[in-house]
Amino acid sequence: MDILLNVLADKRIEEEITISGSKSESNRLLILQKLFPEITIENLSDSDDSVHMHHALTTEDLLVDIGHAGTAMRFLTSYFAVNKGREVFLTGSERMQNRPIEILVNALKDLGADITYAEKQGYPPLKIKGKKLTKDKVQINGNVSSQYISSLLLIASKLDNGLEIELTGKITSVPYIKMTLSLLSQIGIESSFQKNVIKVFPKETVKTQTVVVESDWSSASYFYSIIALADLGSEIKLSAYKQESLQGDSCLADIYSHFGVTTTFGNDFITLKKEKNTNQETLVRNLKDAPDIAQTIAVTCFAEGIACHLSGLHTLKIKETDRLVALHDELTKLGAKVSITDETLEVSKASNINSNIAIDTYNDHRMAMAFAPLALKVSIKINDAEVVTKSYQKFWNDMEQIGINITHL
Ligand SMILES: O=C(O)C1=C[C@@H](OP(=O)(O)O)[C@@H](O)[C@H](O)C1
Ligand SMILES: C=C(OP(=O)(O)O)C(=O)O
Repeated sequence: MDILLNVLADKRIEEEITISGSKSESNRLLILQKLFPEITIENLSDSDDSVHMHHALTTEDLLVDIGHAGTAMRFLTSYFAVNKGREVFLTGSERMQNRPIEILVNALKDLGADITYAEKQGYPPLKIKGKKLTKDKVQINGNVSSQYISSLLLIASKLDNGLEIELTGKITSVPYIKMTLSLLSQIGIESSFQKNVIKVFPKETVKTQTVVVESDWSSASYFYSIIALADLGSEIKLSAYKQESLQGDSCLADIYSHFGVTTTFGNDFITLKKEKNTNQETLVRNLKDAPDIAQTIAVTCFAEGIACHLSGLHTLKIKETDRLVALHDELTKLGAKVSITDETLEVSKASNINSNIAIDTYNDHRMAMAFAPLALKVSIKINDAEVVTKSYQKFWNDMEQIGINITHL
């Protein structure tokens, strides 16, 4: 589905949008609920990734295909490794078969797991024979993906002695590790995280309880971008959010103050308002704690005619696509001057945006969503726009609701 986006009326926006639950929190809680059936989940994400996770946890088939869902692939690897007596063939999309998993598989094998590569060494698909793991200490590199660590943490309390994990290297995407530990704590599982050592204590059962998922902050980033590009006075109310978030992407509130966007916290919502013009200084930011909002921020800067220097982006190369290359290529088509390394992205100050450019999305939901706000400045085409459902089912409906006109090509 290729679409053309433009804004016909004025660019002053006043809307209310409800966003589905965080996919990161949801996919952790789905695993935890399987291990601890005492848990009930509210405001679960309706994303494709959470649907894949739910299906994988309920099917009895040998073949489990999780599509493009990184969290599902990584979290399920540990889950099935300890699911005694069960055998699975765990696979995903073509891209997933090129997203590395060896660091996690090696850690699980060190703990005694029975996992083999069905095709390419170090990558899915995996053949997993579930068994009881008896060791309780493991070392793992923390510099490639925090999902490997969260994966171990989620099953840790079900091992007889719990688990001690020693992290080596510089730890990346730390807020996601903290999110996992906070959710464990919330349901009653004890842990500690000191220097580079995480300990999770064993737990057989937890109290009967309901856990409410906060809405997805990464999804909120596209509205931050829209308000940054909209006329002064524009505002959007987004539900359901809270000030004390488990999601690292809530740093958006701080980052978007550079674009004159204020965030006001209500009872279970936030209001974003364009109160000032964008600060013309270069936006300089290390995003190692919030990699998923890099694309949104780069596009906002370009659209607002300011330069940006983003660093801490080494994990972007192994996400749904190589996001550094994808950003470089698509922003360049729009007239931007972009330079990338393996962990940085610089966009120069621009005075013109080419219109009617077709943005390629490379099976990456965030490519489609990050470029959509540009419609407030120029007509723009988005190729394969349906990719958004990986994390945000009703994204295009919500775009129409705030006044973006969509034509199917
Ligand atoms: O644990 C999680 O829910 C996630 C961790 C991050 O991945 P990395 O740790 O691989 O950077 C993030 O990019 C991904 O969208 C979700
Ligand atoms: C990187 C992402 O997801 P995952 O790694 O879980 O596929 C994302 O949602 O931006």
